Amino acid sequence: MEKAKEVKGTGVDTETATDSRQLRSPPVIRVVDLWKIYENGAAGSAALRGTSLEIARGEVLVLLGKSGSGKTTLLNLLAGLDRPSRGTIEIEGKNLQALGDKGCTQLRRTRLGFIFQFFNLIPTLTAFENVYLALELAGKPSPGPAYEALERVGLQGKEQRYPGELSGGEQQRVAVARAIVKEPALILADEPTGNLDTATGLQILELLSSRCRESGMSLLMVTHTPMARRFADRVLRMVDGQIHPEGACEGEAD
Ligand SMILES: Nc1ncnc2c1ncn2[C@@H]1O[C@H](COP(=O)(O)OP(=O)(O)OP(=O)(O)O)[C@@H](O)[C@H]1O
Repeated sequence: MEKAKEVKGTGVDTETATDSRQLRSPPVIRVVDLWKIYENGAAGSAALRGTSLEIARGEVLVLLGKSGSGKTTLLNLLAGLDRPSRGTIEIEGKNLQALGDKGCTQLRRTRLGFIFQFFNLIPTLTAFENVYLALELAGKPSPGPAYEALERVGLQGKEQRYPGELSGGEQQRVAVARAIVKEPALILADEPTGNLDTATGLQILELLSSRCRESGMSLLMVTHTPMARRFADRVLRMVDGQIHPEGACEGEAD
């Protein structure tokens, strides 16, 4: 990327930003010099090695990288599920480390959405109840938005089905509805198409990226799926615990 095209301090490419408001508002997430050294890991090896990243409001970001490069470690730290060895994470200007466990849980329930490879729906709850639970945990218990979110992902008429009565693609649609219903600042998606066939995976990527853009939610999606690039504002690559713009890592492939 030519320097002139990048707005200083945002990491946002002016040619690909979907909305000029992205360039003015403060970043949804700011990560500075993040390190993670697992205590039980191999001596001298770090899973993250000085990673820095900013994500603008409404930006759709795809993070590619070989197995073991540190992608899941990064997502876990951003979600507040694990603590970095060094460095800072700010979500909407709030320093995650300063929040403590209770504060992190609250932030996770209200400002973050999650989508996983294996959907992670609660099997004993219906599609509606899975989505409603997210609202309840976010402190906004109201059935209307849960029904609306299911409709927006194309599941009207299937609200009372249990996950076991839905196809893989439909289960991932429920997971998308569950993530978007509380209108979080940021959705973290870990291999959201990893358990779906190509056509269904494409539909989910289209759905997820369009819902995020529509509602101004940011999306950080870790994937091995090259087709995810076409839905991204920015594509990054994790190499040995460091993030680089795609194209800066000659010879790297998944
Ligand atoms: N709990 C842990 N304890 C010790 N080492 C770990 C732990 N979790 C991950 N690692 C190590 O940290 C490095 C990064 O792992 P991570 O799971 O973040 O990679 P990844 O890019 O998400 O891989 P994949 O694409 O296979 O999921 C690897 O060397 C891994 O073995």
